[in-house]
Amino acid sequence: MHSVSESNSIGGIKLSSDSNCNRKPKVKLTHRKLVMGQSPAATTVSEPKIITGDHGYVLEDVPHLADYIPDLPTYPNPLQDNPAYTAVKQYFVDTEDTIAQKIVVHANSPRGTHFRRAGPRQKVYFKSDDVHACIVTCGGLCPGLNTVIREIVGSLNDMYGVTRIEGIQGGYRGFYSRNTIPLTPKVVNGIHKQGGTIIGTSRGGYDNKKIVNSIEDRGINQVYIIGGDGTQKGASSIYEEVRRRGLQVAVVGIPKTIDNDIPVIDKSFGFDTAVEEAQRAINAAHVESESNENCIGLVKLMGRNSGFIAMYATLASRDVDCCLIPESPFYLEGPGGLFEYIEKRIKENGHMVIVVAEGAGQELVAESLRNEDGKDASGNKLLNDVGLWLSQQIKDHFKKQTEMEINLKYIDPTYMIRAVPSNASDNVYCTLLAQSAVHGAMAGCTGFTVGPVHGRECYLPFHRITEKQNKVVITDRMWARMLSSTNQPSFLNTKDIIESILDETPPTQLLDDQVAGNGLDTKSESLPKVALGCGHDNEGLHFEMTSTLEFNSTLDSYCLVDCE
Ligand SMILES: Nc1ncnc2c1ncn2[C@@H]1O[C@H](COP(=O)(O)OP(=O)(O)OP(=O)(O)O)[C@@H](O)[C@H]1O
Ligand SMILES: O=P(O)(O)OC[C@H]1O[C@](O)(CO)[C@@H](O)[C@@H]1O
Ligand SMILES: [Mg+2]
Repeated sequence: MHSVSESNSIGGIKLSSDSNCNRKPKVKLTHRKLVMGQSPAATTVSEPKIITGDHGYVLEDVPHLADYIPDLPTYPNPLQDNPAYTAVKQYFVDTEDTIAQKIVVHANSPRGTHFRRAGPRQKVYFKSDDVHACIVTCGGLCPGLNTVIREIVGSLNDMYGVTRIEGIQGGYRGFYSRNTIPLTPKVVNGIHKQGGTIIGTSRGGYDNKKIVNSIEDRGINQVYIIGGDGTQKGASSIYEEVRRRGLQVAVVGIPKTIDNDIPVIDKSFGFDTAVEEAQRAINAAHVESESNENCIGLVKLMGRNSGFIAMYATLASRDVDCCLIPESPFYLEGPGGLFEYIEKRIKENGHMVIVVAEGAGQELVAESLRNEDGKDASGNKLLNDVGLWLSQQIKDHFKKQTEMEINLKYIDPTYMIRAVPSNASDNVYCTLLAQSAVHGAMAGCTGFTVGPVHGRECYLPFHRITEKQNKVVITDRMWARMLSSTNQPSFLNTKDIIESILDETPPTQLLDDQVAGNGLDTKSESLPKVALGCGHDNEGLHFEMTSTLEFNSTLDSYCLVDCE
């Protein structure tokens, strides 16, 4: 646990002065190293900052430059003189403000895990003239990258009067292999209306030592790193190396993923835009399938390990008859399989629309194609094209096994969706992310990423967003809503259900005293009913299956009982 030095309280708990970003100025420093003897042990990963309080209150705080550099001076926040903010009643965030990770609680629930609320602090740890910031974008494209770049530059410049901001070109490798691009408000003015990233991106090329050498050599003291899970892992290691060297450099991550697979935060930027853009492809598939006899419109959407785009695009469209995602295994042949459902749907309606996420059914594809496992430059598994494969399987099946002649139109809009500029709501979201990131860095916070938790911007320690991936929980209500909107078979069997329940943490059952990892309460002998899925019987009547999950202490495992 983090030690408590100067007292300050938060929710009745004593906090260290490091946490409140309000230290008294003592020595003037801009970019300094630790003096000999003060250097922390050269460990690869620093200790998480956990602060506990009454009634099970836990604050998972983010690191601060003052944690490892003593006697850092502070300055009044220049925002206090900014005419735009003078009318705001309480513009600076109260240092006691924290945000609860879980908001569904019971009367006797412990207060649980909290994160530090993002926003401007009264004192800052950088003098505006001394700031030398850089921005880098890594990983795949995502709508909103340019908006985040624009808003970081805007926030640094307009709010804090920072003028030295550079773009690192082409992702992580750009730190040590390319020249930088000066980023001024003029340069970034209209870029939020363009897709892509004006500074370029890449996979691979991560070299921790070379990157930190470049940061040090260039005299950079604020690093804004925009990217997905891989990027944030890299950012975390950059922070560790910066800390090990004792540099006064704030390392800030801004989570980016079109797949929405970053945990803890409400959603990632670009996701709304992707869902909206996916509607155009689904509409096209619907128009094609409606206008042609026995026609199937098949649309492939992105989603390597998480099927959020497919699920939300399906829910939004209402024209989709079947949505296949990585989290929900499916099968083709036999009763309850995809072919049977397609046949039924075509007989009923004369057409159908299928949405498949790129990571769905990968085991099936690999089995039939017997491909070697490939990896991209970042080490991500290369996927087989499930869309093409599924198109072929459907065509073959109907040609060989049935009297029915079908017509299949395959649409792959994946890169088109990723390349568009962000929509209005994502633009606002990107603005909040960028402003929060800048406020955090100016306040001396480091080794953190930003994002909304229950609608409030928070500072999150890197490990909280890199330790697991956000996935669609197929035993959750959202997936059930999706199933009931398409009427597709759930393709589930009891084993899948139990495995999924034990793997995932159903949000409504999430309380802090439960077993880590599966959300099940070992103290409770029985749990509420769980939905096993729904479907249609031979007469077309809708049915739902539920069961009670009980802990069997003899078997030391959970069992489904009273299946209805
Ligand atoms: N574990 C890791 N440690 C350090 N760097 C990493 C790690 N994983 C990935 N990286 C680096 O982060 C960058 C981006 O990683 P990656 O290509 O996996 O994209 P991502 O950030 O996960 O985004 P996307 O959502 O597009 O997959 C690459 O330069 C890669 O080398
Ligand atoms: O072809 P690329 O650029 O490696 O990107 C593809 C991957 O990027 C993502 O869009 C994530 O950024 C995945 O959905 C997809 O699998
Ligand atoms: Mg990734």
